[in-house]
Amino acid sequence: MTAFEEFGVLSELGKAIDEMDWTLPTDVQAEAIPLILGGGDVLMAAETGSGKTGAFCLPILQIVWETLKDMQEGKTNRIVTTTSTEWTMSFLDRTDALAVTPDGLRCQSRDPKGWHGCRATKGVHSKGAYYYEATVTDEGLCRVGWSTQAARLDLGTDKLGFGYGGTGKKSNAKNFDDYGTPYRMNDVIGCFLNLNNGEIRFSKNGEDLGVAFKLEQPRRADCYFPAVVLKNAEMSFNFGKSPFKYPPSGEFVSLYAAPKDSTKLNVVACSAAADMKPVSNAPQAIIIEPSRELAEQTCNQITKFKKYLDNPRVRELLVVGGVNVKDQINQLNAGIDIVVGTPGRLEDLIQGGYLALTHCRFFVLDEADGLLKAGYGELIERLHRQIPKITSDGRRLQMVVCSATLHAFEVKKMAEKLMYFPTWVDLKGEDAVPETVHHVVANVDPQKDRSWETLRKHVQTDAVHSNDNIRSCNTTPETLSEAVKILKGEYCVRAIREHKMDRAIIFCRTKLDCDNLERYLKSYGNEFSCVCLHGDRKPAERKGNLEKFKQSQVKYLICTDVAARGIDITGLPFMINVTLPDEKSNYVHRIGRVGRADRMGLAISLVSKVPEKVWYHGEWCASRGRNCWNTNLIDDRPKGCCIWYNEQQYLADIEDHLNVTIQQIESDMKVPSNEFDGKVVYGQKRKQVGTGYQDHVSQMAPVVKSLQELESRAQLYYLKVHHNATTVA
Ligand SMILES: Nc1ncnc2c1ncn2[C@@H]1O[C@H](COP(=O)(O)OP(=O)(O)OP(=O)(O)O)[C@@H](O)[C@H]1O
Repeated sequence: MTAFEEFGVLSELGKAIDEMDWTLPTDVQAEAIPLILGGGDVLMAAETGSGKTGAFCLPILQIVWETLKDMQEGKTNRIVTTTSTEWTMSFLDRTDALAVTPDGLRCQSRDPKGWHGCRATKGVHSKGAYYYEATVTDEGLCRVGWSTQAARLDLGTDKLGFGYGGTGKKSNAKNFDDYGTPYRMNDVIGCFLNLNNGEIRFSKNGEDLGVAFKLEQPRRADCYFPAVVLKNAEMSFNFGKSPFKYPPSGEFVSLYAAPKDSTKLNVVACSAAADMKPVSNAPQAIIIEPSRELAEQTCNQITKFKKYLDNPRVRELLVVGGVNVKDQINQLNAGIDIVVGTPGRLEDLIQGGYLALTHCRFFVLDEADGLLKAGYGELIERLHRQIPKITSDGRRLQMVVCSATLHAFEVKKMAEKLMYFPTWVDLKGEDAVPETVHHVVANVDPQKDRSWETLRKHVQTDAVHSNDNIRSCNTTPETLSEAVKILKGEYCVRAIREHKMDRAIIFCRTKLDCDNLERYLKSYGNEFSCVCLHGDRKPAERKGNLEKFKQSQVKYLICTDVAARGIDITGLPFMINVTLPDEKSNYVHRIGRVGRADRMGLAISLVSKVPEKVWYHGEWCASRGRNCWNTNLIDDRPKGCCIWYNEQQYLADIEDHLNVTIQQIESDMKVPSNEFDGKVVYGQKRKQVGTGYQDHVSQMAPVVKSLQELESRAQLYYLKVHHNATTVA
């Protein structure tokens, strides 16, 4: 049995994991896998490179496969058979935190903070007068009554729901008016609906409380369902199958006695029942990733994991932009179980009706804070709203949210809104840099280092200062800013040479900076072979370039923040930040491209001592930066496309956020001797260094022996005292 199997992972998955040389689960995997297998919502905040992808892909793959197996073996669910014929509370038309007993006649919600509701499997319409009873079976807050199919499950908070609450109030459209008397444990509430005259009334323990609501004429044609909403409470129901405690008089009959032509099925219950059969374009899991590259990487990981999962096969699909949508639609129609994609294309396919959410039971947001910061919050909520909260086989929709930097206000707000009692798997309690990442800062000070004045060959700059009077002898902010750009190109080359970097990922701030650096490095010929990855490159080129770098066909990958998150390159030893990101969490993600899976990595950030003027094309820039030469500042009139970038401030923010002082190195790029130096080879696993003592065992032996003697004396003393005490007694 592999270590993963001990955590409940299927042996078929264990075998594939073993072949990938994953002998032990990482800490985050050990915590998260059982939680997800157990059905919980999970927020996973663990360092970069700690194996979060496996932590959610493995359990999801397992549950998806088990569900497919159940379907294949024809294991249908009891829930479905009861919904269409019996009068019960619905297992499907309810909010996720409300439980319904298997007979459908008792509802319970144990959430002390929120109201959770449910409707019956059938309703009545047209004519007739109907009655059912609801009994409070546990203390808490209850509201019971009638609502239409379109009403909110939170009974009484819209025009289509009519409730009577335990506090002695009737409620409709959020109007809570005094009615009857408060009710509590063991009280029996009679619910009357008279469609002949449009009256709704209630009784308490047989005592008629009078008319509560008079339905407006147009509302009388609606179909009404018994409905309840609970807050940390429990109620049982009798629709007339058993004798009533307080039988109604006059024209009222039990719901069981309602004529067939006056009853309707709850469409939520029956559509879900019909949905039990697999639908080809309705996956069980949707995983959202912030970039195409990351989506592809996650999808590939699923493909590797499922190698031995057979009969039935699990079908995964990558859904990203920039790829022919027709192929994706064809694959969806052919049948799909897990979809991994980027937000835009996913939503296009869903809104176009090509991808159905009816069977989705896992909704995963990888790099969740990045998705929210990129403005996808509303899209995520829109998708979440469309996914049924209870799956067709009666299980809850599970949400998994993860990132190395999950401690953002937006994430917490979203989790509160969309997730159900999520468990935090949070091994450090704050955004942290793995111990395997050695990160240092090299200051770029054009006032101290004047080499830029005499350089014959240097990197082409971004032309922000093309209209400024730049002269080597002056020290205007513009000249120093231009000097920083030139020096950064030099320092980048120096860092590569000093550390003999044969593989590195190099982050620049803009696409233009990437292109300029690529040209500069290539000007050295084979010494600095490199490729670029940024948003202006065509998808096929992006994919090809990343592959070339992964396969070590080129030494350097120059990229914008599009590659900051998640990209996993085995044993990558080095990374350089040509410019610090203004978003502090992106620093953690960028440097986290090295030091992954327990291998050591060095990250060098070039940080300007003086402000640097840089491009900043916002939505006001008509061309969004293409051939834009508006070097005015964004605060100028007319508004421009430049800002002064203060890297010293960003450095301070990052240090503050991480609560560390980042080690500084000189412009020679040498990393001073410290605990890292000499003991590690970047890109390789850290050697297990011992304590450094020679003959450690023999030195410790006498101490261990005397400890053993003391322990034995203590035990004998205890036995003696204990024996004496029991003899006296
Ligand atoms: N249990 C394990 N044993 C050995 N290697 C592992 C294990 N789990 C994951 N890895 C490897 O560790 C690397 C990092 O994993 P992964 O990409 O899932 O990290 P992550 O936590 O998602 O990082 P990021 O926050 O940067 O996205 C991958 O190369 C993966 O194959």
